[in-house]
Amino acid sequence: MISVSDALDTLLDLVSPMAAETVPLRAAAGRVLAEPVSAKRDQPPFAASAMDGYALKSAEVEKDAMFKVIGESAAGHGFTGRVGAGQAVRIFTGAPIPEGADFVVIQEDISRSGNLITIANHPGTSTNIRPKGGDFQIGTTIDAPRVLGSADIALLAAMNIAQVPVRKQPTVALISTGDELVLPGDTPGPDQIIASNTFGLDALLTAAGARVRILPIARDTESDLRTAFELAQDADLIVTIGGASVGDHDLVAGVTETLGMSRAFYKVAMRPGKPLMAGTLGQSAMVGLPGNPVSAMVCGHIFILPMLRAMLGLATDTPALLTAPLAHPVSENGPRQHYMRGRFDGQSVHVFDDQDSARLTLLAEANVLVVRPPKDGARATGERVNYLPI
Ligand SMILES: Nc1nc2c(c(=O)[nH]1)N[C@H]1C(S)=C(S)[C@@H](COP(=O)(O)OP(=O)(O)OC[C@H]3O[C@@H](n4cnc5c(N)ncnc54)[C@H](O)[C@@H]3O)O[C@H]1N2
Ligand code: MOO
Repeated sequence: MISVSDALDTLLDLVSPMAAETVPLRAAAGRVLAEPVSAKRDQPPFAASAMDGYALKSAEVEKDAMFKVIGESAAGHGFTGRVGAGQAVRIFTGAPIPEGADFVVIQEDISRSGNLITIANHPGTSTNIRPKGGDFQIGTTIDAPRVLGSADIALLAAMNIAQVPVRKQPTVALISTGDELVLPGDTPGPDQIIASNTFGLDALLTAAGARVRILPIARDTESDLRTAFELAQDADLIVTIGGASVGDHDLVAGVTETLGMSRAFYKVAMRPGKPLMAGTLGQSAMVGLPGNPVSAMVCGHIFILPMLRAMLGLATDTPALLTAPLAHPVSENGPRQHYMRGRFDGQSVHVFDDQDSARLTLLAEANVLVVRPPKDGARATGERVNYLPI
């Protein structure tokens, strides 16, 4: 059995960053920017009014001063003339500041009669002008890699970048194995259960940027499993679920061997997740997850998500674990690194009594995995433990 950190290093070596592709702006949301992009224009492209009011000369601003309104500057339609002494231009938010003006008095501070305005209240010191290029300028760069969120998409749009270079999405083929499994919505026989891991992993990996293909459930025969692997062969990453252990119907190791998999490791000193296997099969990286639902999901968090990050060209440094005091004592840990479901309530962390790796209800209730190193001693209430938010 290898350690979790050795397993992770090995898994990261099995994958490499995907090539870049160019996609239309709207399709770039949630994708990873593959190379830095630079603004093609200044924003705003001209000094612009931040308020609705009157543009005039700051030197003339004082209470009771009067001005003649000589024109209008609206967003999209600037005033082409020049503001002289004693003159003002009616202006609206987003409109270009006319030449000669360097101050906008908001309309609430003005009284108007025909073409004459008077500053009725002291307008304060803010000019109410956004300078040209005040948000960004030609050449302002968005650095890569970066997962593009909604604010980034708005910024790219403002920069007039309509085509965005992003990493291709890794394709992940999910193969569930087992005679006992049927799909959600189907009618299970008396000895059957619903395939759940497949859908949990699909949600986890899709949210992390993968393009997931769920293959038909492979029954517990070598030929069925072989067919599933054939269907999966063009995937960047093949993930099997179940059939990884030592039972008579656990066929993944045997079948992948006959298909020529170069195996990187089998079994990791962790709990849950011990019977994890990995290697390369043809052009694809392959990970065989244990079938127990919690084991499969925990391995998804600990191993598959970092692999996806590597494929997307994102940093793969192990995120620093958070720490919190225990709400109650916990007993000594065994020889495997234990990922224990628990709940952090903002003050302390409660580790659930029952850590059965078949219990999805407890995974859904958990918001943390408390990480206990191998042979970690018994811990008292208030002692700080490491945890990973999930
Ligand atoms: N004698 C031993 N028995 C077991 C060992 C061991 O070391 N010696 N390891 C145990 C551990 S730890 C795990 S984890 C499981 C892993 O077993 P497999 O990967 O072979 O998984 P299966 O036997 O196929 O299934 C286990 C369990 O999970 C259910 N399952 C499988 N796939 C799905 C799915 N897609 N959705 C929902 N549930 C699924 C399956 O019905 C079984 O109940 O082995 C232990 N045994
Ligand atoms: O280690 Mo297995 O993955 O608990 O249930």
